[in-house]
Amino acid sequence: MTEHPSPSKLGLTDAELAVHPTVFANDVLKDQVIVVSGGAGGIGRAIAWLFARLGAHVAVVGRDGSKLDALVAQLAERHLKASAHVADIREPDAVNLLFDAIWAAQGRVDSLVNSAGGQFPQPAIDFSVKGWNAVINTNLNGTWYMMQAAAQHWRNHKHPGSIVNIVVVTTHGLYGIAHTIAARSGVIGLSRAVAVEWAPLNIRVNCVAPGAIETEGWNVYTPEARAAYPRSNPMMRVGSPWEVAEATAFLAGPSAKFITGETLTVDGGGQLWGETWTTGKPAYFGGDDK
Ligand SMILES: CCCCCCC/C=C/C(=O)SCCNC(=O)CCNC(=O)[C@H](O)C(C)(C)COP(=O)(O)OP(=O)(O)OC[C@H]1O[C@@H](n2cnc3c(N)ncnc32)[C@H](O)[C@@H]1OP(=O)(O)O
Ligand SMILES: NC(=O)C1=CN([C@@H]2O[C@H](COP(=O)(O)OP(=O)(O)OC[C@H]3O[C@@H](n4cnc5c(N)ncnc54)[C@H](OP(=O)(O)O)[C@@H]3O)[C@@H](O)[C@H]2O)C=CC1
Repeated sequence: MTEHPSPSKLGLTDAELAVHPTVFANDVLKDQVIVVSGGAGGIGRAIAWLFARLGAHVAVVGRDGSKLDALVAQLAERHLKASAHVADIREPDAVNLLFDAIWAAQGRVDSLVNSAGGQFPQPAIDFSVKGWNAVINTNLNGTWYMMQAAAQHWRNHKHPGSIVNIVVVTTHGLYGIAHTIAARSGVIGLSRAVAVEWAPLNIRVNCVAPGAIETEGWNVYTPEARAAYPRSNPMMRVGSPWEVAEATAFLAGPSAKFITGETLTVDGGGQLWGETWTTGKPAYFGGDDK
């Protein structure tokens, strides 16, 4: 994967997340257990911090155990509850074992947040089969394996649950990321379908669609593309992972107990006005790129 590291840090540090003001009351998620895939990434990390600060035990999931362990250590330093779980969401057997392990250790799971995901910017006409499959497997299949395993465990334990899938805004052509638009449209459709099927099991399923949210994940975009992201919405700024975390807490927790099958867009109004060019603005559209 091509990386374009930023000379300055992208997103929020653990020290900032530990003290960031929140609109939520302390202990609103007291004693709950929340599984966060991609929990050591930019948005997932903010979700982990917020949910832990609200009283939950957060089980953070990813492929890189050292990143997860470092996050859990930071949370533990502030007397917040968390555990690290290495799993590739693209492996259904590993995903089932993950939920077995969390249920065995914690005795319950209340919510699942699927924040693991990503893509690379490339014109769709040039996608390789391997690149296409990498994005579909991660964002659609991996998310589904997590959703299904969570629901099966809730059904077996006769326990209510809620799922929040972090997706992408799919309502307009986000140039250069057609593979992810395909995968995330699938996740949104799937979420609406199982919101109905799983309502009898007392399981709610919702999505959060972020706009341009500054995180380390942005290293896959060029500095020029990143510099233009504030123009993707009428607020003329990028979003913070904390803003996505608070939207996620709203949907995951009791504040949204009558909401299911919904997608909450957190993009500063980008669906109404703005331009997003992940691979540069082509001359055809008035830009410099040939
Ligand atoms: C209004 C909204 C504005 C929004 C703007 C931005 C929108 C979204 C932003 C974000 O989501 S940022 C945060 C998300 N994080 C990431 O995207 C992280 C970076 N991405 C990835 O890690 C990958 O894309 C992945 C698919 C998630 C990784 O999967 P995997 O580890 O299996 O992939 P790789 O082994 O790296 O690659 C597999 C395969 O894919 C092709 N490929 C990968 N990178 C590129 C690239 N830069 N260009 C072209 N093709 C690429 C390639 O075929 C790879 O195979 P090999 O060639 O390496 O054999
Ligand atoms: N930042 C943004 O502007 C936007 C982000 N989004 C979406 O929000 C979600 C979170 O984004 P963000 O936090 O910025 O991205 P990051 O790249 O910072 O974090 C993504 C995390 O997903 C984990 N991950 C990726 N693949 C797998 C896998 N196969 N199995 C397990 N874990 C995996 C990675 O952890 P590890 O390497 O340890 O596996 C990584 O920590 C993503 O789906 C992203 O596409 C949507 C719109 C905009």
